[in-house]
Amino acid sequence: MSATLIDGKPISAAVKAKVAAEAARLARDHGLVPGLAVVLVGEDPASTVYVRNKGKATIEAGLRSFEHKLPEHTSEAELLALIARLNADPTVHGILVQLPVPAHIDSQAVIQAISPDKDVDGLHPMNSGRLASGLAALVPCTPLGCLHMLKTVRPQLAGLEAVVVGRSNLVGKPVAQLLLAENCTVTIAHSRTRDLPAVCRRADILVAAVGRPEMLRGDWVKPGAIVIDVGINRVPAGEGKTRLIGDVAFAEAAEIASAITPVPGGVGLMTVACLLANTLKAASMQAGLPAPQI
Ligand SMILES: Nc1nc2c(c(=O)[nH]1)N[C@@H](CN(C=O)c1ccc(C(=O)N[C@@H](CCC(=O)O)C(=O)O)cc1)CN2
Repeated sequence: MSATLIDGKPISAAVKAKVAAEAARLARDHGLVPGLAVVLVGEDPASTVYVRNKGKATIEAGLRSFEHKLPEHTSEAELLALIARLNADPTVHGILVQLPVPAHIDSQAVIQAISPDKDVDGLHPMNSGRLASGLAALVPCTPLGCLHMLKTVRPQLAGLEAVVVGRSNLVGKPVAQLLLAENCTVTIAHSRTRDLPAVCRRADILVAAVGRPEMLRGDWVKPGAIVIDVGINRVPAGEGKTRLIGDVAFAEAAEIASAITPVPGGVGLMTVACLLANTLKAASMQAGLPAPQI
């Protein structure tokens, strides 16, 4: 491997440490303890782990954690009623509903029920619209993490050609907006893109967020490119075991790229760290205080 490894462990640890220091300052100077409510509907094993990790990280950073675990058969009306209560609760500054929600619940209705000021996932149309308009917004956590990791190896991104493979509201679209705001030339590619390998080969920055194991091959990578792999795919590893792999064929791409994120241990770790930073930002804004720079 010739590429620099963009290791999520120390980078996410540094973000969490800054959040903890800012949280201590907020408590000391303003008597404010940011609170994060995480709502899980059902018992999806991966979601259960993510929610547990979010609660643990929230407490470790000195923030207040509220976990709401609802049964799979919870109706949309019951979930919306809980969100209305959390919107009105002054001790709750951030609200996140773990995705995906069960099929009988309309995820857009849920996202749009969350007060935009408390939308620490940055998914409410008010926040996505503000991001697209270049206004201050709560920005989705994984895209924030991608940008943070990129900047550890390349602080100035202006003028670079960026290709984002994937167009989800959670990752593809917001990461493209963040790169555009950094003055990159941005292409969003997707399943209908013609000659995807050739489009990827144009990229100085290649962001993979398609959810398909090792779909992006080494020969899709421009020599010297920076590769950010957002994919988290659980695949069989023999003897009934599973392992996590990304959307990029790591060993191949690492021979061609100048820097690359691993899976696991890359962008995924930044998602939780940036969620804490967003909660701190939301609490500060709700209290009329300047948003801390993390
Ligand atoms: N409301 C939301 N739902 C979901 C989001 C989100 O940002 N908001 N993102 C994903 C899941 N996710 C957070 O919720 C998440 C995914 C992965 C990780 C992570 O730490 N990954 C580790 C590996 C963990 C493992 O062993 O499974 C890594 O990449 O090293 C954290 C959070 C979908 N839902």
